[in-house]
Amino acid sequence: MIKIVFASKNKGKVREVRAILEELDVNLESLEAYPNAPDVVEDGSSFFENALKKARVISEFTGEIALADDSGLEVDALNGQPGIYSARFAGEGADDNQNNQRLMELLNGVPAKDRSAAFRCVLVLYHPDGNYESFDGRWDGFISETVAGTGGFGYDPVFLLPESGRTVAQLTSEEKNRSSHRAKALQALKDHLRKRSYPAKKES
Ligand SMILES: O=c1nc[nH]c2c1ncn2[C@H]1C[C@H](O)[C@@H](COP(=O)(O)OP(=O)(O)OP(=O)(O)O)O1
Ligand SMILES: [Mg+2]
Repeated sequence: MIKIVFASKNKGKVREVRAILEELDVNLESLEAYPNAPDVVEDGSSFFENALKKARVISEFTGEIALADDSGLEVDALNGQPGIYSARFAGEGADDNQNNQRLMELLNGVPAKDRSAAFRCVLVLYHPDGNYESFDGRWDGFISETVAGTGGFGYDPVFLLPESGRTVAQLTSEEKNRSSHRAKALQALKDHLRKRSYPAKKES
């Protein structure tokens, strides 16, 4: 069984990544096991750069393999914003609700057909020897005209799936974890781990 530290402070991500990786022979530790882990400043210019930095800093701190997720929402009518700034769209320390409100305000008056958007997720798996791999996924949809649903986290209550007419926050966690940007990136990670078939180390 390999041990991987998930370098994220987002409880929603932790829940989803645990659920999706459950079937693998992986011991996924969260940062809660490392209360003194440093805060990572996300100053990269892409999802990849930020994910790489989070994974590298936590792998170097713990001496373990680390996995990081940098993700966000790209809205076409806003030229791809908020993108890498998704978590702080309504300002540093903004909560999900404030970010969603800011988005609804900026898109006020934009008709449904022009509200297309995509969730993006980039994962980096960083090894203590300095090697790393990255995986990504995207999920296309629209920004709804009203906030709806209570599931998930982040922008889920405003991300509308045209095929079902529901927001992601109106899906069950199983439904979200079958189709999301994070699920797709994690599927690529799973394929990689299986191919690489880490030796099943016998240890206590
Ligand atoms: O499935 C999702 N459903 C809804 N919203 C989502 C999703 N995935 C990412 N998002 C949003 C949340 C946050 O506004 C930003 C991620 O920011 P990002 O810096 O990657 O994560 P974070 O700061 O919450 O946790 P951490 O950096 O410790 O992993 O995109
Ligand atoms: Mg972050």
